[in-house]
Amino acid sequence: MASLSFPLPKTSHLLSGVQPYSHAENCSLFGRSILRSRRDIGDSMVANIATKQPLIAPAPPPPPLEKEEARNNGKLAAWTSIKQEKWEGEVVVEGEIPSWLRGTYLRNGPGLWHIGDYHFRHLFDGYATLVKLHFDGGRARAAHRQIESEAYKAARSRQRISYREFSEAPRPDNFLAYIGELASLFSGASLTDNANTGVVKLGDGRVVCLTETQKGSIVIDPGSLETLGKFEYSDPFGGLLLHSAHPIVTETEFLTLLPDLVNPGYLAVRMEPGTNERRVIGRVNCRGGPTPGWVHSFPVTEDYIIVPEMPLRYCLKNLLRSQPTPLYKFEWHPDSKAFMHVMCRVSGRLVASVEVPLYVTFHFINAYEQRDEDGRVVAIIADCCEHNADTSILDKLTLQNLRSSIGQDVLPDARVGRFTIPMDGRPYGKLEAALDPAEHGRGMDMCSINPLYLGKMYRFAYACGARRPCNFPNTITKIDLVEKKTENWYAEGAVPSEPFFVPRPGAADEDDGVVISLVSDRNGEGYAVLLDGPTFQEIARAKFPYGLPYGLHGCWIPSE
Ligand SMILES: CC(=O)/C=C/C=C(C)/C=C/C1=C(C)CCCC1(C)C
Ligand SMILES: CC(/C=C/C=O)=C\C=C\C=O
Ligand SMILES: [Fe+2]
Repeated sequence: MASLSFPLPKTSHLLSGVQPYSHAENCSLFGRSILRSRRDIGDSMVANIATKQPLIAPAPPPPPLEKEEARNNGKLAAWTSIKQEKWEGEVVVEGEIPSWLRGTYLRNGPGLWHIGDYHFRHLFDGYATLVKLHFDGGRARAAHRQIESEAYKAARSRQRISYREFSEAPRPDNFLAYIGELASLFSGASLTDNANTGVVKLGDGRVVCLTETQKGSIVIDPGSLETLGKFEYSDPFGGLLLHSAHPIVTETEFLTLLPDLVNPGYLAVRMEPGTNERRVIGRVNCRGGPTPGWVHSFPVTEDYIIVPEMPLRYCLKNLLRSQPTPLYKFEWHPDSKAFMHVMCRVSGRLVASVEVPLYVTFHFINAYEQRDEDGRVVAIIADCCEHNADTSILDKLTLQNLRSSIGQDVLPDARVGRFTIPMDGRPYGKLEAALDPAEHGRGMDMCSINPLYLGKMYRFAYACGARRPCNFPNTITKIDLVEKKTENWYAEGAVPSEPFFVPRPGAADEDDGVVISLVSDRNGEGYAVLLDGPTFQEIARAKFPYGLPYGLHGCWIPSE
């Protein structure tokens, strides 16, 4: 893989002033020409001298990217690691960026999937790469930078993984080390802080990158993208180790769910701007299963927090394994059933808890209250990207699959799953497709809405849909949940990331704004695409001078 050369020098005419960064210490991760080979490093770095056992799990069979390079002329940027620690420069804009769009779009994601010659297996394992686009006066400046988590720094200096990532774990050398690993797992010491999933701006202006481990909450400078340090929670809930990767963040609060793996349940907590202390709103005990369901995200309405209890549950046994299992750190428990709980945001009281059909989701889209003519709440509507209760999507996100099945129609079906949760004490809720899934090519995920409609009745969602055949969502799709229709942006072979909606200041209509998505192109290139909210036509493209690896979630920081 490292034989790919970094494209910057060829396109240096695109750069204004700021030159590509390279750093002797960091170079070891990026590029074989300057990479110390295993032989150079010496056996002591890669093997236990006494046992001659490798300290890291053996690399997966054959280096997948090299195979893929041959098939794809080495060009698709999406599943190819970023090649430099950081870069910053002006990007060439085609089309017109609206003059009202003033601010910074940040996107986080797992952009580096190898350490030396060791290749990660799963998309979610990669070390975090932050990408930034700053818009002002119709121009755009871009940057990217690796987040300096402890996990990444240790991997960089030791040339092997040292913390438990999503699917990978350092392999203990011997039985004693294994016992130590167990202890450090329970204390959280061995869990990763690789904050590769999302990035949020708190009400007090601090910008925090997140993953599902609480220790992986890292404060960054949105200007320089520099890692400022760990976000230290000053409350006692760190012992629960995990949290939702997607807190609900507004100008006035930060809400999240903490799964309790020991006494199966969830704590709903709230943190105010300017503090690091989360306070308990309430607790929900699980109704099924040995452990809580995976809670990657959750929705809220104006008055309620919706706590999902998915039958895809954390698995303590799998947490201890160093080799990936079919469902990684999770287990599918259809017999444990699926539930949706509704908690009052103010009192923390559980006001509804219903059994629902089995489901699998990473991402809730939005939720709102349905009222009768007297204003009483009769039901909660909660929408999500639902994978037809099929867990196979997790394994479809291995890098080997993503790299080797390009063009094949192997993306499992998904839909906009709409829960209806009755609020009158009835025990069952409904789950149905909110629109015909054929409208979005029977695949969809990575959603956003107009943030001003958070928790309120809404009409439009933006997501990546599917134009088949495909192995990964490949369209940017505007979903009209009232007309039950979609509009799509598509570029052959390109992989767009989460479409992020920025409302136009002062707008009256829900879709009045722009949608930003960073695209990893089949020609090895990367660009940001801007779509006009109402017409969904492309209005501008800002081209990076290098390919962008796929990324996950973003946020918007308006200019003062
Ligand atoms: C990127 C994404 O969508 C999900 C990332 C999830 C991660 C990194 C989860 C990590 C975990 C551990 C490091 C150990 C504990 C379990 C689990 C939450 C899966
Ligand atoms: C990339 C992804 C989930 C990311 C989590 O943050 C899901 C993709 C699903 C494909 O349909
Ligand atoms: Fe996510």
